[in-house]
Amino acid sequence: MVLNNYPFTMNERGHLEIGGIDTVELASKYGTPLYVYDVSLIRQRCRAFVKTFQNLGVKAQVAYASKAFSSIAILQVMKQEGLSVDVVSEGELYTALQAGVDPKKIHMHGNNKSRRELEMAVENNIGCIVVDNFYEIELLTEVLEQAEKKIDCILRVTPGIHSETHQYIITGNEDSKFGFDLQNGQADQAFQLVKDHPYLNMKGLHCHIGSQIFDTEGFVQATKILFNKLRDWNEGFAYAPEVLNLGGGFGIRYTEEDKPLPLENYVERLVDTVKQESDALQIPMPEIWIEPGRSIVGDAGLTLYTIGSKKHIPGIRDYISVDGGMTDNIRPALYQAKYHGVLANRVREKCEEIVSVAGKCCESGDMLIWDLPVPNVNSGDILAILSTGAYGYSMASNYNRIQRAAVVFVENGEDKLVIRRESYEDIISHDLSYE
Ligand SMILES: Cc1ncc(COP(=O)(O)O)c(C=O)c1O
Ligand SMILES: N[C@@H](CCCC[NH3+])C(=O)O
Repeated sequence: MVLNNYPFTMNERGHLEIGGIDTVELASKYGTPLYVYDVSLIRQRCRAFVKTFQNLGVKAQVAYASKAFSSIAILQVMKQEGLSVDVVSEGELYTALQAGVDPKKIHMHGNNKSRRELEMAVENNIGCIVVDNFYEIELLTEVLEQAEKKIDCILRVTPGIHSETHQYIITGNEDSKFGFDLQNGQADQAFQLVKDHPYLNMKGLHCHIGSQIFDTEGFVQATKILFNKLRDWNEGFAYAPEVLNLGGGFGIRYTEEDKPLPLENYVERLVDTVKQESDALQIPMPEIWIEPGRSIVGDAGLTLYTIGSKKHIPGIRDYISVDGGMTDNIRPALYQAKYHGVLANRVREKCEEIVSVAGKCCESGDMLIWDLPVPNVNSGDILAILSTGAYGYSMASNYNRIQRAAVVFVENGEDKLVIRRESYEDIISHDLSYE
């Protein structure tokens, strides 16, 4: 049986399955909390993007936004699928290089790249720097002059789009810490600096309007706004970009209320718009780059927890507590993000009560789900929270000195541990004595 609208199934024992593997068995084999990913679904998502560009005959790069979930194993999957990788820090760059990603297929982001980060990017000859601000241009040119190397740059600009999403995950509006403003002259100034510098190749423009976006209109608007600026630069300097990077942000289903579009739709609209706009400007169609993170790994992952204590407050609510929480999924506390959950060991049973799912941290805000319908829940039941594949592990913390959970991949009927659970030795491994 397929679980309504989610890419998971139920087996004859009434247990939740992911990629054909019984989640209750995974919980007992690896312990909980446990992140589990269906790798074949991740591959399908990668291919949906890549194939659509190919079918439309458009030159493109699909760069996985590794901030969504960075680890050696996942980046090896991206490499196998022919994706590029977007990194935003030395740590993400290091992980991508260690995973064997071709440096030419790495793009580096960041609103405060350090000299060391830029040096590492230049030393490793990565494919492209997404230039974010004037300070960075100064640092980068110093690093390049010293190394006597040239690098491809794309300028990150803010198109002034107000996307319909949580305030903390909007990134494309004017009042943003990211990128150069297109309206106030800063983007023009940055363009001149990059275009005129012998070690910088002004390869194109980048924008990212926000995250968890469910329609294509914002992307179309943003693209048109970029082309307005490109018109000025084309008329003034005969400039035509080699690349337009239109970011990520494609929405996924967390709860039944979310209505994600097929990924192909975003690509088709983007390609259409870029084609029309470049024809109108009479420039060759640039390559289109995109940077999906969540839409590649988000709904392919779930988290398994063991239910512990229960608290009934007459006339108010029932709480159940799990053995993880904001340490493995900060999104509900940070963005009031909503999730759906099911009892993995009792999927077939009718829901008879409404409970709120609390994490185990010493924090009232450590709640994972409010008002979740479940069967009569018992301590020891396994709760699966769905669509936790993006920004779960990558935003995990050791608050309350809780160990980071393990990560398991399933594919072709097999499960494999790809990140081991932290030990208490790991947790104190950086502590030094003061005796
Ligand atoms: C510049 C940039 N690119 C790509 C992404 C990936 O976004 P998402 O995971 O929503 O696809 C983000 C995060 O929002 C971002 O800031
Ligand atoms: N971490 C965010 C999205 C990333 C925003 C990056 N610009 C989330 O969980 O939704």
